[in-house]
Amino acid sequence: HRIPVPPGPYRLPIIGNILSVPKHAVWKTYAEWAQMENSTSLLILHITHNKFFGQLSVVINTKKALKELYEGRSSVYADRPQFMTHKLMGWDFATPLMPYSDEWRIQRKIFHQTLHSRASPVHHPVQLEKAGLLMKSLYDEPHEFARHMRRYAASIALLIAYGYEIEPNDDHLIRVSEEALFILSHPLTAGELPVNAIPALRHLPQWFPGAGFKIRAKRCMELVTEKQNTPWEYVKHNMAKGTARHSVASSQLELNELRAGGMQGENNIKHALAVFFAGKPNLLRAAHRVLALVLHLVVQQRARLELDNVVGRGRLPTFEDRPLLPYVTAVCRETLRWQVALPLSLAHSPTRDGVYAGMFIPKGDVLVMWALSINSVQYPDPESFKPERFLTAEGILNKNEVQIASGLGRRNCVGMHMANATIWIMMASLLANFEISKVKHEHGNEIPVEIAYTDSIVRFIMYTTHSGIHG
Ligand code: HEM
Repeated sequence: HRIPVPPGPYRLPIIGNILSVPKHAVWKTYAEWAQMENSTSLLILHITHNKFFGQLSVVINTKKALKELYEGRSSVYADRPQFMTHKLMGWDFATPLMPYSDEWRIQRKIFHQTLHSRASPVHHPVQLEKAGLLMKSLYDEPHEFARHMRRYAASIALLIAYGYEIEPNDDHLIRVSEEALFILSHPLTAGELPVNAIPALRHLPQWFPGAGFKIRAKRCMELVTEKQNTPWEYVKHNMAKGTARHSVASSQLELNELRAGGMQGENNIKHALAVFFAGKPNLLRAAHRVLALVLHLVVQQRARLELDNVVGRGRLPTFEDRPLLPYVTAVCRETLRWQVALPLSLAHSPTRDGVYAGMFIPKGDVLVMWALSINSVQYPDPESFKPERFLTAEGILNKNEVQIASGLGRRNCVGMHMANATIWIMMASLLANFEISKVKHEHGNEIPVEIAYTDSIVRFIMYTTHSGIHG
């Protein structure tokens, strides 16, 4: 009782300080609060404290604190808070949302075996091939850039995970997967919060006032099941026929047979792969990167100059060029930071009471997150798009690898090497081939690009219909 909890806005009885938490771009407000309270010494904010109206949330606001808690005390901070809504939506199998458990360890190992830093270059040929196809599609249909970008990321994930080639036009699986992630990452409504506090409320009929979330949850469950089963059955069917392409699924299934892992082993592979494909294409969604480019012509020019010097005009960039293209890599890092896909990352939950910097952090359903990508101490003038942040004065890449975008400690992102390579080759190819500019009216005036983001945990870009980008 004598140790203070982290400071935060004034808390009312019962509802805590939920009224101070804005409906939109909540991470921006967290970052502002931290600055008001002097973020260099103050590290954590206590946001709400009532399970009914939102959990107790602690926001880590410096990289030092993040490292000390997530890496230094990694065994305490490796758990995730559990929500009944995830279960009802069918997402509770997913590695990123699982409790810190034996099942999580098995799934994490499956990811690690195929995606760790030395294993990840095995996938470069697929990434290179798909980047080449993307360039061709953009050349043929530049106005369809958003669709082509989305297909690019999904085609890589599906080919690597299942040896599955997506349909030439609109692939049903991509739509299923995107909708399932959209529902999951949408903010909880007032009706949904109580079911996390009192799980028995899940038995209420869906017509009951406040129980409407059950309709959304049921729809999500159907999508998640389809997303898991369809590509899985495709691999199993092709393996039985002896026509399966080499993929993570086929090699893991072979390993499972050798180890006599049985159905349980198969289920673990199936679940891990569903995450591989599920959310990740969305995180990779390249529309963020195009947005950055269209709004920053000077960045495009500088990158093109570097590419012209290193790659020339006669071929497409390859991964061998990567060490010689630091500015292009800096552009990729800045796109990860500037419009971060998971601004508050995924929540962690401490398994033990603890004290940090003289402040008490209780164990249990506490959400520990961070809002660091727009922290002005770490990234001065955070709203500006400046790839130079990641370069030394000599133009060499500095050591800041935007770890904040992928997390630290035992629950950090296992797909980051693959994600970085997918983004890098797309960005280098795009910059080498295209000048990306705004579409013009018939009278020659540029049409402004109006873009909004959803306020979900994973941010989705929404384009207005009259916007356009011309390649
Ligand atoms: C730009 C792309 C990506 C970003 C920004 C990103 C970001 C993140 C973040 C912030 C976390 C949570 C870290 C934490 O809790 O400390 C995470 C976890 C995870 N990511 Fe990624 N990710 C990306 C791509 C991928 C890809 C391509 C894959 C797989 C193919 C992947 C697989 C995972 C998994 C399995 C976890 C859960 C780890 C765990 O809970 O043990 N990610 N990612």
